[in-house]
Amino acid sequence: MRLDIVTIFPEFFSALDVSLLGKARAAELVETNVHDLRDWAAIRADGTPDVHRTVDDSPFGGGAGMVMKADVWGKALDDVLEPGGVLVVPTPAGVPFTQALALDLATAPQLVFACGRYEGIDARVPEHYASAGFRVLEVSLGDYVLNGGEVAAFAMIEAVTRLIPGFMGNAQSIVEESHADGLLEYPSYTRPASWRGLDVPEVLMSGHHGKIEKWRHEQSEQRTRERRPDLLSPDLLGPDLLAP
Ligand SMILES: NC(=S)c1ccno1
Repeated sequence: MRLDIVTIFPEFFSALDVSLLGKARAAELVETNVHDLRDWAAIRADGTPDVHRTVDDSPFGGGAGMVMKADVWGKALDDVLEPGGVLVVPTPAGVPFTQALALDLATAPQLVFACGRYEGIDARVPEHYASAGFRVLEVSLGDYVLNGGEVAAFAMIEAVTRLIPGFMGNAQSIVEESHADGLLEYPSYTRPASWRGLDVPEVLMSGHHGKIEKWRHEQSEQRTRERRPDLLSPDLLGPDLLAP
C-alpha cells in the first residue's frame, strides 16, 4: 500500500516511524509519503507568487473561521492521487470510521489522507474528485471536534495498516480483537492467578478449550450488551431493550 498524507503540519507524522507502522514500512508493506500542503500554495491561482503560501480564506456566506482553498488542495491532490487511489478526508461531518471500513481500506492500493484545518476544506474538493471517478470518503472518528484532521488520520492509518496481510505477526490476534466479529472483546487475564483478592475466572485455568471459547463468547456478548447495545441486532438484544 502507498500512503500519502497532505497536511500543513508534516512534522506531526514523524511519529509514524515509532508506531507499528515503522515495522510495516521496513517490511515494505507500506510506502509512506507526507506532503506539506503549503508547497502548492507558493503560486496563486492568478500565477502571482504568494510568499505567505496562503492555504485558507474567509467563508462565502460569512461565519466564523476560515476555509481551506480548493485551488491549493486541487493542485496538491492532482499531484498525489494515483489512479485507483482512495481520498480520505477526516471530518466530524463524515460517516463513522469502523473496523469494517478499516478492513475495506486495508485492501486499497493507495490511501490519500487530506488533513483539513480551520473550518475545514472547501466542499468542492471532495465533490470534484468523486466526480472524477475517485473513491472519496469523508470519515469521522467520533462525535467530537478536533483542531484538524491529523490526529484522526493518524488513528485511521494505524487501524488500517495493522490489518494489511503480513503486517501483524499473529494474524489470529486480529480475528479475536474487539469488533472483529461485531462484538466487544472478552476480558483478558494473566499471572498472578489471584491479585488483591481478585481471582482469574476458573474456567480459564480448566484447560477445557471448548468451555473457554464458550465463556469468552458469552463475555463478549455481555460486554457488548452492557456497553454498546447499538452494535447488537434487535433479535440478540430482545425487543425490550430496543423498544422506543
Ligand atoms: N471527528 C473527527 S474525524 C474530526 C476531524 C476534525 N475534527 O474532528
